[in-house]
Amino acid sequence: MHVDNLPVGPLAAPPSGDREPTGAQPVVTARQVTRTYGRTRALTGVDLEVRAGEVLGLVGHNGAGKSTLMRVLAGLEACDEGVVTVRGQEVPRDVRPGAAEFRAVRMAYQETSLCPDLTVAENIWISSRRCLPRLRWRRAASAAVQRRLDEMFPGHGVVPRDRVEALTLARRQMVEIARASLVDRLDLLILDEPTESLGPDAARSLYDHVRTLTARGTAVLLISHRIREVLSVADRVAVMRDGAVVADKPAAGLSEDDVLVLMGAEVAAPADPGPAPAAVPAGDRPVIAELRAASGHGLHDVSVRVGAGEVVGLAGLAGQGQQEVLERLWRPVRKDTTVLGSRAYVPGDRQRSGVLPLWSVAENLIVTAMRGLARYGVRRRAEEAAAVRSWVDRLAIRGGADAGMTELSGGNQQKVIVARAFASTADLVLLDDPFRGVDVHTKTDLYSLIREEAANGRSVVWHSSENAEMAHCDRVYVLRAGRVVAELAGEEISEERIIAVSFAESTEAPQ
Ligand SMILES: Nc1ncnc2c1ncn2[C@@H]1O[C@H](COP(=O)(O)OP(=O)(O)OP(=O)(O)O)[C@@H](O)[C@H]1O
Repeated sequence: MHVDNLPVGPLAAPPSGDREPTGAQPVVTARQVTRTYGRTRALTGVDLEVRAGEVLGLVGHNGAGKSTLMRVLAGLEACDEGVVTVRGQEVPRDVRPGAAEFRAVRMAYQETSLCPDLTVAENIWISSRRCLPRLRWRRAASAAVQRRLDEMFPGHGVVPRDRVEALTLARRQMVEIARASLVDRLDLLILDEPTESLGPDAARSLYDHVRTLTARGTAVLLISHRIREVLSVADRVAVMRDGAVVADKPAAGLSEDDVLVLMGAEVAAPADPGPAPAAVPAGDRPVIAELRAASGHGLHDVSVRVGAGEVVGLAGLAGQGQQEVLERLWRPVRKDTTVLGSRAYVPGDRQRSGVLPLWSVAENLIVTAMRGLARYGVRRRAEEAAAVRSWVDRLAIRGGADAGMTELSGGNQQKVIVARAFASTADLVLLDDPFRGVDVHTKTDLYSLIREEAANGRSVVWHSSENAEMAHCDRVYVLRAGRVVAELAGEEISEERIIAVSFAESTEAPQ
């Protein structure tokens, strides 16, 4: 069956005679599955069943083994022990990636799997060529991805001939998800943290589409650290801890706290932002960074001021100029920007500009602090090692200091990049949505870390796509279409207020 020949809607629907009866047949199962990498036991004996037509939510801390399990269930990696079955058939352990048994199991990855140098259509051809014609494949791939993106993410703004490299993170994520679902038969769609880089509208559209898929009998496995989101979408929730599934329950009747406790929380409400920071009047702080009436590159007359020891938030819908403000503060080359002191930057796109993939965790972590720790220009290895140890412990970076950076789970890589910025002596730390993919408990620790660092005099400018996080800031600028549309301080900062201001006078929701 060719993608090109299919009507817009049911591109990935199983042929009607081939549909799963509604009776929730298992599509994929894992029994006592183990997987070890060197000394790391990533999976320690997993039992899991994914049934036709359901959304199964999978939650667990960073490094719990979720992505590893997904790679095994999608046939991308063999397990060491245990049994995987697909549609009731046991799959031999030596099957190669992409084997026929797993063709109807597709995965949208947490770190997008797209080739940056190729266009969107070319990427689609690579991963979905089995259901595209060989002749005029470029046109067919373009049409297929365009249709799928239109269905999944109305107003997505992606053009099939765009090079992936030139797309925003959100758009790359959309293409990644569309890519995964472009196949002639889809029994199981695995979504690994699909909404971490998407705006709220795109996330809503995605979940609408998920419902359409499950109504046709496709199973969807959703991994996310956004527990509320999982509970609102999933029929069932499985909880992973230390490489095993420790709970598997219907989502109905579970609360966010229940799930956090199942994940191993010691406290029932770790997402509580804690007491609102004391709003020190902005005028009382010496200004260490300032943007004055900045225009150009998507900004219109934007003024932003950062005081010493202040945590300043940049909020609003995604892509409204927050990254441009951070960029100006990071590279203050224009006359409209003043920054006193040194800076550190946590980029939003860790794969593109955060992770040094050939280096170890220790090297990635210490690279910016190294100079400050050196004496007379000579590196002090013992001090560096002590600093690395303390950050690895403090942020519970699973994998340890000597691991290669790419051996870490996504959330643990993110923790290293955040630690890198705070381990430095920078006076101003710029954070671009820094906690993407980080589990709830670590996030809570990181919020405290930001407040502690500010109390010690460090300034932070923090863009977050999660409005609730802005409650940890002293002041928040809300941006819309490259303009500051509100400045909130102290008690005025609330999720509701930010949302109201973000949407006021505008119903547009750029991705
Ligand atoms: N290729 C690899 N080489 C070595 N260790 C690995 C590899 N892939 C995963 N691991 C280790 O296996 C464990 C589980 O990682 P996995 O990525 O499955 O976790 P996760 O639950 O998906 O985490 P996150 O929420 O951060 O994405 C981690 O300790 C990780 O460091």
